[in-house]
Amino acid sequence: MPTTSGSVTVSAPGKINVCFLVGPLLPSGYHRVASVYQAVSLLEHVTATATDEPGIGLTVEFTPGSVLAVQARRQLDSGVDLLAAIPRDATNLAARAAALVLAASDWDGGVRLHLSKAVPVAGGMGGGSADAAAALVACDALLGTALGTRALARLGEQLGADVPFALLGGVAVGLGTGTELTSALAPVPFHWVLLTAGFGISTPRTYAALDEHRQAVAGGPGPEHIPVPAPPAEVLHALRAGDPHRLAAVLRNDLQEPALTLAPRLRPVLAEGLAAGALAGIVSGSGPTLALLCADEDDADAVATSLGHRGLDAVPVTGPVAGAQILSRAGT
Ligand SMILES: C[C@](O)(CO)[C@H](O)COP(=O)(O)OP(=O)(O)OC[C@H]1O[C@@H](n2ccc(N)nc2=O)[C@H](O)[C@@H]1O
Ligand SMILES: Nc1ncnc2c1ncn2[C@@H]1O[C@H](COP(=O)(O)OP(=O)(O)OP(=O)(O)O)[C@@H](O)[C@H]1O
Repeated sequence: MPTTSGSVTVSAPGKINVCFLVGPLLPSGYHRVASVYQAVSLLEHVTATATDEPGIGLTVEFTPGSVLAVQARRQLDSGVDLLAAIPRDATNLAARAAALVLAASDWDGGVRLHLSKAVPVAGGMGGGSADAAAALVACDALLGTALGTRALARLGEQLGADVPFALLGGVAVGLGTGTELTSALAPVPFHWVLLTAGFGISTPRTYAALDEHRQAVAGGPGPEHIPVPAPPAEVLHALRAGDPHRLAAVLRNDLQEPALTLAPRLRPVLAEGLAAGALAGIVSGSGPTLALLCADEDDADAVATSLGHRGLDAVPVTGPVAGAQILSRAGT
């Protein structure tokens, strides 16, 4: 039975890829990858409310107090509206998610979504994917479709490569295009400092820069002929052991060099992060957010404070955290 009133609020996490290996370019334009995802404590919130009018409405804010809200206010002062970069129409990933659940329901009204965003926009942390995951779970609960985790993950795959992981959370290996997930053990929290940039990088552009580089390497195999990657066992061992020093030694992201080539101003920032006392640093996904791995919580706080004093937007986070979670229901 569809619910005709009420609302459901769901959180979903941003992610970093502690290991991201990019394999062959496929005819679809996607790449086969081996990803080790970790969900971190920077959360998106989506509230879905049933409406009598059909269709999907959408409003967006940056979560008050989040680094995203602080950056947005600063940029607004210089005439740049970060919030305007987020589509409000049917192309928003959360709206597309809601449309998929609505189509599977027998509710003939609509849904209004409110997004409260804390994950950097086009930051390489899967913020839009987290919105999509949260919207899938919220609409499923609101409309009584009871699709179940596997069916929701299949819908998520249609929306983006990172969406199934935002549903699952924790730590997981992602194969195929990143959507074939297997949870991995990481019983002890890791402490990171995120350095968020005030700009975004397009994910397809970063992949294309990697392919162009591979194409240009004389005698190299070319992007279509790169071997299919597998995640290194040492990464999974370090996660299972809860050992940040071991993990620091094996962080790897094949999209890092392309992202740093597209945004060279990140190179000195990464060096500054390391000099501030992080064990290691990596570009998150397709960038430009940088993730600095620290030895423990105290070190992460000290690194974040030190980098903050130098004018960088530094946020301590922990991971792994849970995937999409229902936080509250009202009137359902
Ligand atoms: C960089 C990562 O964030 C790492 O987790 C993901 O691979 C990208 O995930 P995403 O943004 O959810 O990706 P999608 O929205 O599905 O795809 C955006 C674009 O990224 C490229 N893409 C994405 C995933 C993949 N395995 N190969 C790709 O080449 C394609 O050009 C695609 O058109
Ligand atoms: N809900 C959404 N939030 C943010 N951007 C969205 C959303 N829906 C669609 N978009 C579009 O998608 C683009 C990428 O957004 P997103 O914040 O998900 O990037 P990302 O975190 O770098 O992605 P990924 O790490 O998954 O590659 C934005 O520039 C915007 O045009």
